[in-house]
Amino acid sequence: MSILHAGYPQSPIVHFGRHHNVNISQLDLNHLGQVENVPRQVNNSAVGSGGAAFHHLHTSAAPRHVASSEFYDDDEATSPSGGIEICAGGGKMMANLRRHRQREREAYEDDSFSSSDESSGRPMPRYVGRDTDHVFGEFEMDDEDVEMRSGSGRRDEGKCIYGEDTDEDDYEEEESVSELLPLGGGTRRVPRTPRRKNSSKCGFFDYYKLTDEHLGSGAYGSVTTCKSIKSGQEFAVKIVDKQGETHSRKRILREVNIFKTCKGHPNIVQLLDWFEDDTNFYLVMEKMRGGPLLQHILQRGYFTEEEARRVTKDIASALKFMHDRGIAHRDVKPENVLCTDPNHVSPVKLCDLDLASQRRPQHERHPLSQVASEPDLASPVGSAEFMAPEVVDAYVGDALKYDKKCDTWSLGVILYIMLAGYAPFQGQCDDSDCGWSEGKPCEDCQQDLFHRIQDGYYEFPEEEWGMISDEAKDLVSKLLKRDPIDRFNADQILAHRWLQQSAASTILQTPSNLIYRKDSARDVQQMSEHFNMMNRLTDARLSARFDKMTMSDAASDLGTATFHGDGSFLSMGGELFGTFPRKKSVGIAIEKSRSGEFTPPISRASPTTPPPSMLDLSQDLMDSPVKRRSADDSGTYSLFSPASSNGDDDIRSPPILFLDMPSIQLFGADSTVLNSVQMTPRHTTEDEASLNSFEGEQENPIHRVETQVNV
Ligand SMILES: Nc1ncnc2c1ncn2[C@@H]1O[C@H](COP(=O)(O)OP(=O)(O)OP(=O)(O)O)[C@@H](O)[C@H]1O
Repeated sequence: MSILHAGYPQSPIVHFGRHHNVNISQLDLNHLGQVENVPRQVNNSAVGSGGAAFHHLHTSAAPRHVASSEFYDDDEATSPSGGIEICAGGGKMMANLRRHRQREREAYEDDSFSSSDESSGRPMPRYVGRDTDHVFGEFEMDDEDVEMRSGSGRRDEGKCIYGEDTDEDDYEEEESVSELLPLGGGTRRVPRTPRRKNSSKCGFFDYYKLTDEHLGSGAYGSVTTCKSIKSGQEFAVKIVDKQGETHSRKRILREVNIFKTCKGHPNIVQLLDWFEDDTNFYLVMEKMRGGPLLQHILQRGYFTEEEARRVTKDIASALKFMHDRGIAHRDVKPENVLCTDPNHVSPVKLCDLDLASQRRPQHERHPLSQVASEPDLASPVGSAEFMAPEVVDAYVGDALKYDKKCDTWSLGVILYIMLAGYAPFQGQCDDSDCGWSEGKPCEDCQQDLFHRIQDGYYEFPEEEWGMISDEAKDLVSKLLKRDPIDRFNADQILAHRWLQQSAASTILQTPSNLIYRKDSARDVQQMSEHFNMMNRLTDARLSARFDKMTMSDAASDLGTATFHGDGSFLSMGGELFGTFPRKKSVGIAIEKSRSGEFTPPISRASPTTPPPSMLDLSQDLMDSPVKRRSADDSGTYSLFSPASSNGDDDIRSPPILFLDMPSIQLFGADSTVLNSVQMTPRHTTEDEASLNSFEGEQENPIHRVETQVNV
């Protein structure tokens, strides 16, 4: 047996607790997650005496705004574990938040999660609720960044009146939150019961107006110029449509969090503000007026080795900064390198931190973190052309984790392209009309590309490289090392002799090659964009289904999820999601996973890779009681489900998926069904003990399903 097939339909739904939505009309970046770290003495009094749930603050860097969070949920209930009780006025909600975060920290620190209740052998999930608080919890507050707007409940522009519809009866005096929020001492009045209301009244449009200058778009949203209403200053705003399939609060929060960590670095685009309303997220950033790197080079039509050196130094400096903080960017590519000035290629800054991953120290890592909360560096993400060999390895099931050096590989690819005008590794199939170079998907080209990356073979053709200094070529070769151990890290790059002093002012052929070569990096750029887009859409669509579906939905919508034994394709609900780049890859991944050698990656890089849900699924199967059972191990097993992860499409709790599978089919290498495991959920109960262990939190009950497994 080499592969698993999981079927979803025709089982009763297991209710995973109430879902919680948090509506944050505005969140100040410095405000996020600072709630536990802010000193009492910060002088502020922005909240009106009426007890409004809004606060003002700003920093010297940019307009800062009120952060308000108003809870509502579909079931008229709110849950501290379900959301972000950051700025809603304090008191009870903040206390809930603290309790929740404390629980969450404990859950992360407690290794017992997956190891289970020893007496029963049952998995005992300790992580419940959403990951957003955890994300917020990463923030640190700089006191000097916090400056109060004055006024009693009114925004200084006078447009937004905080607490205008507050009702005294709805509030109660609570503990001081001055220790929690940088918003003034004294007692806050907080909503006794969070109410549904439109929280967009102090939204993005109260502070900015959009212009019609479109700056770019990605898989998640479009980036447009906006202007501060107050100062007229221009910024870039990434608008992510919440209605779209790509919406994920968790991802946005993670990106915001990484931005925050990278605050102040001159070569990383700075996030200045962010908002959420009923329809969109708004990430307000400094505007990079010089545009994406290759576009800039193309438009100028002129590029020198010295300029390439400066750009390289800027990127390396950004990477060093991130890597030193345990963050890998994971999507370093020319479109994510933006030029500050329209007239000069450097300085450049890295943008698009939404794939960045911050690795926790080992002792803080939770066993489920890879599947349930934050992505790990073992999750291959990024654009195909810029993937390091070890990423490709992980992608096709051949290798273990990769680390931050995937970024320095990508920098090597960018450097190569900057110097030559084409990419070092290119995929090519026999069909010249396959459309790959125009950005269309081509399985064979992609396979070829992956093979080339894995082989690590590239050349310095004399025509373009003859004029380039040996030092520059040497740095390229130090970066395009197949083995990450041999590859330069950011420190080594910065210390390399090519970066230590001015390079030659040799005029490079890069602009003309970018324009004229059929397989140019320009095409590569389009192609990688396409793949990224496709894959993220696929991810989001799948994940959204998992998040929102009921079992009856699953029966009608999901149909069958299929892993074919030869790794040739998988599908859900009759939709083809792509082919694996290599035969047997999934089978290999699962086999290695069984033996503990390999964790199936969460893959987001290409439509030709299993969507993460599916790979998580395989992980789930590996972790499930069933996998540890041999064919004659029919019996009843108890599975526990943590609460649903409504809205956060990166959270996938194995038992949920597992419970949703009434049958598992085991495939042979030729895709024939070897065996079929029937799983029949017998009944669902709330597990009181588990509930109690979560301090009586009622909104996210743990469910237990006793499942009959017949093999
Ligand atoms: N601060 C900025 N200033 C100017 N242009 C920007 C800025 N941020 C992003 N852009 C432009 O918008 C494009 C898309 O932005 P970004 O990569 O952040 O979006 P995304 O949806 O996360 O994209 P991806 O699909 O690559 O993840 C960028 O490639 C760039 O051209």
